[in-house]
Amino acid sequence: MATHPGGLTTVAPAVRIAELTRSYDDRTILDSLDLEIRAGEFVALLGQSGSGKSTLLRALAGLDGEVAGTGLIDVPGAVSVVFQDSRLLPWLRVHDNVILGLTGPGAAEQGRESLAEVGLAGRERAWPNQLSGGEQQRVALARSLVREPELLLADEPFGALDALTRIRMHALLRSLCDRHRPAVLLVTHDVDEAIVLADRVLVLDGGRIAAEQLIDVDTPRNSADPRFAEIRAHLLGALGVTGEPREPREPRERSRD
Ligand SMILES: Nc1ncnc2c1ncn2[C@@H]1O[C@H](COP(=O)(O)OP(=O)(O)OP(=O)(O)O)[C@@H](O)[C@H]1O
Repeated sequence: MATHPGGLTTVAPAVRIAELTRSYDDRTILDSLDLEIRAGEFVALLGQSGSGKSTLLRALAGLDGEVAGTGLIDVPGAVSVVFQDSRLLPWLRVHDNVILGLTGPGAAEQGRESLAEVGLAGRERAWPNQLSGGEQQRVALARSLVREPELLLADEPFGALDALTRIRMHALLRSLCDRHRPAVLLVTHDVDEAIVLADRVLVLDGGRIAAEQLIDVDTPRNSADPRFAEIRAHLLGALGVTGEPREPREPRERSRD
């Protein structure tokens, strides 16, 4: 057991990254980065464009075999990934996309249950191109969670959706995560999305976790809540956008409220 900076008691982390470095050509993108995510914890990752968010996510997903780098990545369990586009196979029906690669006699039923969980009961035999963008992302979530991953990685999963669909998807993702309890790392550009969904928000800058914010806003989270607005201003400041100016700091120092 260990004590989290915010005072939470933690069990062994589901994810441990230590001194992770990744470079493209001579450019260092991730620079001796350290990060732990607890089992069942929902972490959102913000950072300016090009700061290396997707590079970190790909490293965790084991999808960066060609990239030069060093460091430790310890994820003991299964990992699932959801991207901005659903990446469904167009020649497979929705249900077959969900259970692709699953074995065992219960797979078909698990696939049906998983589709029902994301609100798509009855659409099992549809083809991906017969679904809306939001429905396709629901299938992608079903496909990820049917595997009961220890770690769910999500790279801008709602980035291509309209504002109303995004709000519905936020509620769906949060309820799915409350039920399945994977550790989550959500990459997003949307500060409000991060505050609505996450237990903790990180800001990636200079190749490291430059700021860390526990989200102590009452649920259901409302952007009109003064604490919500305070955290938003702090995160925007950490991103160098507006609000609080970024304070000069040593690269390894983290801001903690
Ligand atoms: N395959 C590659 N070859 C060379 N450089 C790359 C490659 N992939 C990414 N980069 C560079 O690494 C840096 C980090 O990219 P990455 O996609 O991780 O950033 P990001 O924070 O996810 O950006 P965005 O928010 O714009 O999606 C960028 O400068 C990018 O140009």
